[in-house]
Amino acid sequence: MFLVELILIWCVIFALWWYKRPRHPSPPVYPGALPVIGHAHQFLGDISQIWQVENDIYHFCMENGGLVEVRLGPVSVYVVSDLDDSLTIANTCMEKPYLYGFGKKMYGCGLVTANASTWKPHRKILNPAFNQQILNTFFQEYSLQARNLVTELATEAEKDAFDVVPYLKKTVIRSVYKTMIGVNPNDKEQEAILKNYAHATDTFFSLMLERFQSVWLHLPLLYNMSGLKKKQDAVIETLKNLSKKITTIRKLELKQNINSEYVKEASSGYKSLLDQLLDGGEKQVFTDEEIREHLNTVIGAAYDTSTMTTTFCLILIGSYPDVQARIWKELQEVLDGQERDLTRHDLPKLVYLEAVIKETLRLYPPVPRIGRCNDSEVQLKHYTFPAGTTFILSLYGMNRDPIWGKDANEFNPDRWLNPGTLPDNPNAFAAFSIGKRNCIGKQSAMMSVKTTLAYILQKYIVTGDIRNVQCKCDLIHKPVSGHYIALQLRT
Ligand code: HEM
Repeated sequence: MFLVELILIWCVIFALWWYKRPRHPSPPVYPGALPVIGHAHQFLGDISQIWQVENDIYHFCMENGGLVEVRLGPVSVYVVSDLDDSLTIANTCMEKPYLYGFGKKMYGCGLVTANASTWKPHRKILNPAFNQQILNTFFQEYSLQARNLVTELATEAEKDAFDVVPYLKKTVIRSVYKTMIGVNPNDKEQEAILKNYAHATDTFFSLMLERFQSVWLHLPLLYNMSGLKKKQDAVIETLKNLSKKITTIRKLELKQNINSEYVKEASSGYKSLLDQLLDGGEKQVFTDEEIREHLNTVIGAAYDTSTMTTTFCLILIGSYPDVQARIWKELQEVLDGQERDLTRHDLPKLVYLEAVIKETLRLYPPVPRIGRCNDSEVQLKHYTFPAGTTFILSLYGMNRDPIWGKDANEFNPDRWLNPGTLPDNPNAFAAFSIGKRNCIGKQSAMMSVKTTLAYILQKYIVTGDIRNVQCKCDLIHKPVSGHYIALQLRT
């Protein structure tokens, strides 16, 4: 009897403690969570439907203090768009959540998927490879590929709207391949490698998306038994063999001190990323495997992002004739009214074009969110999170934060022309991510996109209508394939 009373008293004390226990406040939960599965059911369907859900979550987050909870089955993830909390997370939670692990077998120690302890020293070594001096030597390549693109686009001029993405993809992969790997894609063998490489990269991305959508395949046990793994392994094998072939050829050339024709032709000081990493074999700091993982990562990170930025820019420019007229006027002023090739020194003078690219990236960031994880407790403005929390930083939401003003959702390139009208928080422009683990290739991306647009807009008048564009988002935010722009030759 005494024992029962003791248990009852203990239960009452426990219930009182449970009710009165100090609790951290918890963020609002995105509406529509069901018992057990949470919001998982909302992520079924095709990828344009999923983008609609994501978009709703980002807007809900912005309207509810910039931090909300989303439940994927039993796991809670926290979506963040508050600018201060985002920066705290970006700089203190340096690990990537398990979803990035889906690309680990392919990209390994590459910067996007590397663990924090590997990332730090590797990023330090790689930073100088992307400095302005090196990038200046890449301009010649961007310009050559843009000229080729303008010629190829002639077949579409004076016709109905067409899908510009395949043209841009080809241009981007060629310039990324040349500047990062340095071999000459005009060589027939290299051309074949390039084609296979681009195809395998596309396939790998779509297989990663398939795994993301098939929640049961997140479990390694089920994934390892699946047909998807077999397909993914085969693509990984292809990509690894291709990059092995490329590095072996280049290593041999460097050993024999043979500079390929292409490198001889290139502007003085030109050194591809691969050459910088191999460094003549004498001071090579990375293993061959690590070099391949870095190359594959950089190419994967540059490929779709640059293509989609240029695509959205063209659609927006085609939708706003006044914006296009101002770009044309600026081009005429900078090029002294001549139809001549651009030089590297012309680029900084294209101030309005740069404003248009930034405004496009603000409203249509190709990477609308990134993931982070913490390995120790993290204190944000209103909430504390234990180690092992998954955060999704909504770059999309940060780019449209109310700090941008009443017209945050409007396309207004002019806002970039006057520093006084820009938000005083630099993290409000997050298209290239924020904090220490931001995009290493942002300057090269801006340079290549600007060069490509300048060449196209010198030659063609673009028409489009952004209101007709339906978007989707796999790893990258993009228009659902379609015929969104038409070209007319300038006379
Ligand atoms: C407009 C085009 C681009 C956009 C919008 C973009 C955006 C981003 C974003 C948001 C991240 C953070 C990813 C994450 O944390 O999960 C990132 C990382 C990265 N980007 Fe870019 N990127 C672009 C072009 C490029 C280019 C051209 C290169 C290389 C030439 C590149 C190389 C990388 C690498 C290596 C990382 C990983 C950085 C690290 O973790 O240290 N990106 N990029």
